[in-house]
Amino acid sequence: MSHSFVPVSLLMSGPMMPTLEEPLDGEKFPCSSFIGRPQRSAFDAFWPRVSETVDHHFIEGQQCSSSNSFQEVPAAWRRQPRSKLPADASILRRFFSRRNHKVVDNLYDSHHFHFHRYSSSSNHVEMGGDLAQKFFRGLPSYVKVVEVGPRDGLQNENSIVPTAVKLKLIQLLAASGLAVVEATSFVSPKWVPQLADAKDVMKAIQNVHVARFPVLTPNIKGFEAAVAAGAKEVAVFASASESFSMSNINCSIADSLARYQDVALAAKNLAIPIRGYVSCVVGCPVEGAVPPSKVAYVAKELYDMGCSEISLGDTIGVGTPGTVIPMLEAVISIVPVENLAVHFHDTYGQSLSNILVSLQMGISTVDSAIAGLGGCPYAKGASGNVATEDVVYMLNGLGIKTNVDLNKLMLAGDFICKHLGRQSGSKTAIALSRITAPVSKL
Ligand SMILES: CC(C)(COP(=O)([O-])OP(=O)([O-])OC[C@H]1O[C@@H](n2cnc3c(N)ncnc32)[C@H](O)[C@@H]1OP(=O)([O-])[O-])[C@@H](O)C(=O)NCCC(=O)NCCSC(=O)C[C@@](C)(O)CC(=O)[O-]
Repeated sequence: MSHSFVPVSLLMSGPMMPTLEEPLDGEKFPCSSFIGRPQRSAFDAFWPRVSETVDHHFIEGQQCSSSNSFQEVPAAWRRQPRSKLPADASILRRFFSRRNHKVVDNLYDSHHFHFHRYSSSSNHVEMGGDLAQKFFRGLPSYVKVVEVGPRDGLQNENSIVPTAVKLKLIQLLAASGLAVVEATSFVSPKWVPQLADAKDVMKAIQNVHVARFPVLTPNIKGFEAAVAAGAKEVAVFASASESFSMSNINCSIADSLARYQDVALAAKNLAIPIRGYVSCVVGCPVEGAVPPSKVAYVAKELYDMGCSEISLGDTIGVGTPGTVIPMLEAVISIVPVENLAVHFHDTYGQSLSNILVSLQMGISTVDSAIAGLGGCPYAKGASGNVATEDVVYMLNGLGIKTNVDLNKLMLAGDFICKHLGRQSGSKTAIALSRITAPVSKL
């Protein structure tokens, strides 16, 4: 299959890209093909039906480049005998100076990895050296991890998870120290039957105060039902792609923003905090690459109507730092960075690198799902959310506080994977379950 790598700068500067001053309307979107909705199944409800052409067109990367420009990269990182360490190793040695210097050699000897216990956690101060300091200076000291597994994860399951299992999962997640666990959605049960028990879930966690439990509300009807069931925080979800908006919530971006105005006003009157999602911030399964200016526009609209946090979702997980950085730059230029969160799906295994660059750009709220739950049945090849265990492991390694106990998180992941009868989607969970060292020491 031939892959054409189109520079993102070209994708972003084409004649179809609207300016920020130019309000978006359907006609201005590139290929804003309307997705018909007749006779949709439950899954069709929130993921567009992707035609054969579209599958190959986007998910397999024919249309969109993952990088700004494509170059053959020298294979400095291939495993090599120590005598052939590239000169760059000295830079790495400085990077991981003092107590971590062994890590550099070990990078070139994967066998070491299996036989030597090592610590994932470090301390910025101890990792001295100018280069290391330069890197770590921009990182936040605390990251709020927003767990979306019970909602974003379970909404994609083929089978309907019993309410009691959801409640146990939520309880285990909250017990791990997660401050925010998105519990469910007050959406149409015809669209998302997996979450039709939203009311029962909310009622059952009424008196749990160790975490906050926001819920998704697509309209005022959902908002009222959520509040009646005891929700104290809600989230609305818009899209930066017209096609995805139609497919997901059956209305245009403009109409969705108008609906969310009503929800935001009602929330304000009740002093209920409201989060806003923007989906397809890098790519859409139908439209392909999504220009950063569109993402910035929708994010700003949500912020202006009162959303205190805007979560930027790479819904189908096609982003790389090459596309995520320009998108974040556009959004950060008009929405305060402290009000932003990132939400990555791990389809191409890029989530952690995308999170890392997001942190470097000043973001300190990260969404993730236990065991990497989630997925996209109608976008071939798309996979779940970045796994919470993997995120916490990386943040521990960077010396960034989360207040999440990885040991306890593992229990939650283990519990839901056993129930679903499959292996965890978290590499960290798989690795840790194979070693005998206590997780707390890692
Ligand atoms: C938005 C609607 C409701 C419009 O659905 P619609 O069919 O266009 O709406 P409608 O107003 O014509 O109503 C149709 C029926 O739904 C009912 N209805 C209407 N609203 C509600 C409600 N709130 N709760 C319960 N029922 C509701 C309404 O009463 C009516 O019932 P009927 O008269 O036929 O018996 C529908 O499209 C929907 O529920 N969509 C939800 C889609 C969804 O949940 N998608 C997944 C979440 S988004 C996501 O995962 C992305 C994210 C956030 O994770 C970030 C990322 O990864 O990028």
